Amino acid sequence: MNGQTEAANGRSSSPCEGSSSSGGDGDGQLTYSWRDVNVYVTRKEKTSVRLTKLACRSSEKPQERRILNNVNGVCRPGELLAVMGASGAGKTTLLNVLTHRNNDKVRVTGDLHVNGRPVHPDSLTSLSAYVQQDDLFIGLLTVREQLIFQAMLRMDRDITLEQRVMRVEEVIMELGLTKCAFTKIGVPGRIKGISGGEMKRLAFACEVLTNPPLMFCDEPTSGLDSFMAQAVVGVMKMMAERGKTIIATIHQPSSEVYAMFDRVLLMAEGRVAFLGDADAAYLFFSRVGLPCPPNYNPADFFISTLAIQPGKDEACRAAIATLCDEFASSHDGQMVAQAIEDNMVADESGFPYSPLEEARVRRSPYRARWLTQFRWVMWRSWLEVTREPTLIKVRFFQVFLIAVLLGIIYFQQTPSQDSVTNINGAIFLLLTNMTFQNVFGVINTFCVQVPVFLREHLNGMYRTDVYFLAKTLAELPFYIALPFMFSIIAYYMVGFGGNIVNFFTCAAIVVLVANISTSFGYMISCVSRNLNMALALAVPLVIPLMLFGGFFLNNGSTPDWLAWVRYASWFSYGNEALLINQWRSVESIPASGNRTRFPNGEAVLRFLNYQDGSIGVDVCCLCLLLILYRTLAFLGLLSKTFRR
Ligand SMILES: Nc1ncnc2c1ncn2[C@@H]1O[C@H](COP(=O)(O)OP(=O)(O)OP(=O)(O)O)[C@@H](O)[C@H]1O
Repeated sequence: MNGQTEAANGRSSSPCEGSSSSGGDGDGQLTYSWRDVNVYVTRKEKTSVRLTKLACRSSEKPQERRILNNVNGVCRPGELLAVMGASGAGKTTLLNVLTHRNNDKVRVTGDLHVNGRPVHPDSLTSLSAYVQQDDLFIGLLTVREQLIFQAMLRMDRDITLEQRVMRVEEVIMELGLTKCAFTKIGVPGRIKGISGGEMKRLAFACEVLTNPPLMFCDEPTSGLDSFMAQAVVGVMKMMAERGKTIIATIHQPSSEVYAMFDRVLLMAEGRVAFLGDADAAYLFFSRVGLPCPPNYNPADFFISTLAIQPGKDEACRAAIATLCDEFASSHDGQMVAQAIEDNMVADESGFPYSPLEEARVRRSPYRARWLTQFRWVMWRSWLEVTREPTLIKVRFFQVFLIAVLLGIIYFQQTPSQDSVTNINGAIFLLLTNMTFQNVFGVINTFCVQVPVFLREHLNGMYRTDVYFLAKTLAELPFYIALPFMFSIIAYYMVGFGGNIVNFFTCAAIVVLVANISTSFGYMISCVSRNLNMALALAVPLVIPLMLFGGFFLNNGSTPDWLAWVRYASWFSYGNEALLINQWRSVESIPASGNRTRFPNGEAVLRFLNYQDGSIGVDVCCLCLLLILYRTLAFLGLLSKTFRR
């Protein structure tokens, strides 16, 4: 492998150095090359078709647009490669291709090779780290907790707990996070946390932690002051000097930061305008008649030269095309082509290729064992649930308030001909309230957490089943306590009567319904693209289930062709079970004047077509629905994790 610097062989006393921290082998040095990378997006273009002299019909025809155009490049161990260009030049798109991330909506062609072998996405995950432009965190954790969580799940199994904690402290110091180590990260609009700059450094710290042999950074310095930007690039430079391969997009580096880059890749209009040593870029631009003025920030000069100026679009595009062609045929361009060619052939005898091979053979991109993953994801999920005391109080207060309101409206119903409708109404309201409260509660919180899950999962931190199970278990105490509290207040205020067994049966059914609604909320969140879509889907999906629950439509008058909806409706089973629990043991209902419509509880059940029902069967069906909706939610989440 060329490009391996002296420093590349240097060792440090860091727990990650010299051990398999991220890539399976701390000594792993990787050359990454890409050739003829093209990215196409499909968009619908409106075209008007003339039908008659007067009439036109517009149709939408899908058109492909190329946003990366035969991009070539290479980055070797010990190099810090800065990808630069004006906004929209294609830097992020290139990084997404190189990391196999966020490519769902585009078509990608081209060859990607690591150490002479085609890149495999799982191997790449195992060997690399990617600092993405948008910072996604669970805002209730402190900076230190976030790093500990990352260290526990991303470092190799043979690294001890002490070494992990030591590495966390080291990274906190290196990136100037000591001051905010015990500050919560923050949730926009709810919890004031660390500053934007600190957030950026934290994102970087999470990736640096494992000391990966290959690192991608998308705008790691955006939002940082010049001192901190220099510090972050300094850490990248230090990592490169230890033999790591670092590829970073940088928007507007200062002259000092530019001087720290080993090599630069200048992009324009989705093409490569230059790739080579940072100093050689001056010479190339001078040679093509575009010398950088003295005392001018070279990065500013290159970016402004490669930008499309408003009003001069065509001229700029033509100049950029000429420049890119000149580079491709230049000496620097030929050197890049040769380096790529060299990296297309695996060097069996040369530098060991074990990290990639190991990752491929192992087939599992996860560093930690299943139980370790579960322990730490559970730890974080529990912190998430309990860290917001105000929110917990609000949730309890909300449940208390609605239960009391229901109790006041239906206060102390004594069995009579008139109270039958009231009691049945109160029972149905129990179910409706539990449903809407939980479906919307889950959607509002879970949809925001899904992007964090996806990023961490794709980083190879934990499996989907671990996340789903830990989340379910951490929240379970609340989804039992809240509906139970609701049942106690509503049951005794409304005066449903019966004995303690009736009460516990009612509470158990309400708890079950609350958990089915939660599962349904998870399912909607998992199949939706975002929060808005999930909220829009929830009402039209819940209402039919509610309509066939037996309150608005008599059980016996459901049209045959819609009968199946009842089988998927927890309202139906919950309502039947609660009504049987309520009326089964009522032996007589006092007459109202000389009107005796319902002489006893059996008559009420007969009227509602529930005379043949059984609580046991209903509870079993509710349990099956709980399993069904949880499983569908899990499958929905799993489908989100498949990458092309
Ligand atoms: N999925 C997509 N659909 C349509 N157009 C896209 C898509 N992804 C990227 N583009 C377009 O491709 C071009 C390059 O985008 P990209 O985000 O890679 O630019 P960039 O150089 O990273 O810009 P910035 O510095 O502003 O982040 C832009 O014109 C962008 O609008």
